[in-house]
Amino acid sequence: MSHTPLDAQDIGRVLNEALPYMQKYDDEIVVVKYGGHAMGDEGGARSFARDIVMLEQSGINPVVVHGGGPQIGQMLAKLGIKSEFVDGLRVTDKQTVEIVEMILAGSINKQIVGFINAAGGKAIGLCGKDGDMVKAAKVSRVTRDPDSNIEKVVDLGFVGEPDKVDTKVLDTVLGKELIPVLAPVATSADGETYNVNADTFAGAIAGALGAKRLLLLTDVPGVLDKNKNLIKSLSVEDCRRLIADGTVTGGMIPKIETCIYAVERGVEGVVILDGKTPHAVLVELLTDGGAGTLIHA
Ligand SMILES: Nc1ncnc2c1ncn2[C@@H]1O[C@H](COP(=O)(O)OP(=O)(O)O)[C@@H](O)[C@H]1O
Ligand SMILES: CC(=O)N[C@@H](CCC(=O)OP(=O)(O)O)C(=O)O
Repeated sequence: MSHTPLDAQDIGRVLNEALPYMQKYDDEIVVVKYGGHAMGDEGGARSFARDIVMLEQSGINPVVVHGGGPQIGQMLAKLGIKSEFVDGLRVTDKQTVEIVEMILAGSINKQIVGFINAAGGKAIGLCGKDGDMVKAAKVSRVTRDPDSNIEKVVDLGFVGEPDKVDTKVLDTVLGKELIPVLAPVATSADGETYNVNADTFAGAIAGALGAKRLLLLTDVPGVLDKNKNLIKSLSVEDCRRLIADGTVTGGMIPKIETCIYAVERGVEGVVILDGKTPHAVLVELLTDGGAGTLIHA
């Protein structure tokens, strides 16, 4: 990546600008959800990892929750397994959940751990199963046939949502210079493996840990209105309206539901932003130049 040289005074000003933010977030937990669409190429993922190490170095306790929807899709396509989504959730049969676990808790999780370690951090890769961190409850969805208007319950298979979060393993790790990297796979009460949407997982973790901030990194600038303009700030009531009137669809639905959940559980603010913008996390947390959509109480 080429950089335009910066004036020394500008560099000094930017570093100086970070001080009040470092003080604001000192010792606080910030959950960063790194979406599969935000991951992009290896350079982008390494740059993200370095930003996370920088947060840890500046006194913040970052917790990374990652997705990997597109990467799961690619592997399923390679294997000739069809996949469909209902309201942004992947219908997950037994065969699919095995691939989901392999890609999320296996390759993607370990890649992010490796990049954080290469940037000088100490990452610890876990999923919801470890330390019985997240217990999942099975999810089903009601859909309405547009022609007949008849409602039907759709069985999504092994799709879960966090029912209980036990933060014991995270409490052991946080504050000790270790950076947890979490894959959104969990077990149900009877020990089955469940696929959890990464936004929903991140919201549950942020709520249970009492995080100060939750950042959802995706591939769009934030929440867009019907004219595709960025909405800079949303209250919980605005969020409900955007889902009800159809402004928000597909993968943005679990994101917005997560924002509502997290804010109602005391997370001060959730930001949906474009994770492909270089250093999106640092700019959002440590400078005056916040980007994306802020969802607040
Ligand atoms: N109102 C909206 N504003 C922005 N994006 C929206 C909106 N409604 C639907 N979307 C879709 O949601 C997508 C983001 O969700 P998703 O693809 O699941 O991302 P990720 O992999 O980062 O979790 C966007 O790329 C866009 O296609
Ligand atoms: C139930 C469900 O839909 N699970 C998601 C989990 C990964 C995810 O959420 O990844 P992104 O953040 O990249 O979208 C899936 O199977 O794609």
